[in-house]
Amino acid sequence: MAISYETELAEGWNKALQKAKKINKKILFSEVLKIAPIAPLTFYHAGKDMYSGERFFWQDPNKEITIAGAGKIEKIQVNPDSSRYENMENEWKELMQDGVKCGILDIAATGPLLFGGFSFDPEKSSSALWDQFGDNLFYLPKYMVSVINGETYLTSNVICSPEDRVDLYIKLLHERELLLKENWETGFSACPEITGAEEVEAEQWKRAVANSIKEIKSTELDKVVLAREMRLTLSESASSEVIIKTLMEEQPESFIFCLESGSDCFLGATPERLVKKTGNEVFSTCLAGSIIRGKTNEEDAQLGEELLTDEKNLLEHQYVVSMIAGALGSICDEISVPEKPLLLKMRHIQHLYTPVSGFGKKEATIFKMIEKLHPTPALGGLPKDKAMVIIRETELLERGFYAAPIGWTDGYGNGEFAVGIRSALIQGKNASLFAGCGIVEHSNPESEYQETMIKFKPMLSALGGLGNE
Ligand SMILES: C=C(O[C@@H]1C=C(C(=O)O)C=C[C@H]1O)C(=O)O
Ligand SMILES: [Mg+2]
Repeated sequence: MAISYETELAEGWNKALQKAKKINKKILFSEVLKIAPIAPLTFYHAGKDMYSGERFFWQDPNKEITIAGAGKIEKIQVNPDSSRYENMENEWKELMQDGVKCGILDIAATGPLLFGGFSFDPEKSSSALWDQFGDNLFYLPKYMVSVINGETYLTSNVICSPEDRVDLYIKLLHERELLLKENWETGFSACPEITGAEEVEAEQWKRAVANSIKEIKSTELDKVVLAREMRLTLSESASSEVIIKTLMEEQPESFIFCLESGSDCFLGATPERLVKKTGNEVFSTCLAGSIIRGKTNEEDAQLGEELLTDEKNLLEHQYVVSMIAGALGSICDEISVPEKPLLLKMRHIQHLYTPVSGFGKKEATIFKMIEKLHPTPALGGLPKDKAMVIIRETELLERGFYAAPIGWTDGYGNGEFAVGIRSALIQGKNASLFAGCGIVEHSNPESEYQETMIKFKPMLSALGGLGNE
């Protein structure tokens, strides 16, 4: 595809170079174009040769925003401590300071954008499993395709140095033309086979659940979410684009996310929004309480009805609603919380679901909201600090980015973060799948174990491990 608007780009680029020279400092130059439709996944795939290890992908369940990034011009990682959200926000502001933009402005999820995530718990010492990700990791992409309400945009970002020359601009034009030329259908390959599956210490996990139930009965602990890992071996290295494609087909009600880092890739299909900010409108999702899908419509409706009236699941859910309502209430002027949960149904599972919305106060940035919300009792527990200690001490896995905020924020202050559940860390021929459950007073270790089995299914299926289930 030929790129038009070259004159505008050249003018914008010149303006940025002049500014960089004038203030004698590197600055960010960003251009946004409206382009002919290209599927973001095709674009993601096109970046494989040049930008493997530094790509990302995102799609929300309403398909309002799909983004794919290829190449990074900046990678931001801050210290793993309780100030990590604030520090990340400050780094982001600094990066955008004095920046020059050209082309189309004011469209959410276009222009300079940060994509990435935080680990579940900055206090958990990190093992080798997550060493490519660290405690937090965000990219400012070099090239990004965003499909926003059906319109396709291409963002190109460059850091301009006072000493740069115009040849760089020619290189940029050439590179992005290559990325947009891609026709992926021809290069489609199937998923490798699963040759081994190991449930890491399943019996010990059940014992930990039993211990937590006792603790809930005898102390002020109300809820704790305990997770476990399934380790798969694959016949060949899995390619993230094929997994993403399958997740998009099989899990259309979920957020599809993928973040590459070096040779590793964290991806999944999560139904759980942590927070979305559009202007000053704020949305969050309370999701907790689970049951399987029925084989017939009738059985499915019956199971849904059972979930909506089951006291154990309603309590598990209510803890999340109270906490999220409180946290958002402290940073929003008005919030609206439905009285009763609804059902959210995915291919393998149905959940209790309460959407919460509000209007953020002026100072409530998306990073502040993440800080207030994470971890909700859907992934941590209640009271939060006590649950975190139990998770840290008893879980046999390192959660890393699992169950933690993953998403994007743009230069206009919009953004959306989901929690990275129904997810896997892919490392060449190895994949670690994660699943957890909210443990409350009336939990039963065996049924919670079965619940984690269902929660492994979206990723197992995307990796070809479930047949047609
Ligand atoms: C922790 C997970 O899911 C969470 C736990 C749920 C539950 O216990 O009912 C439901 C939705 C999620 O908030 C997971 O999928 O790994
Ligand atoms: Mg549950």
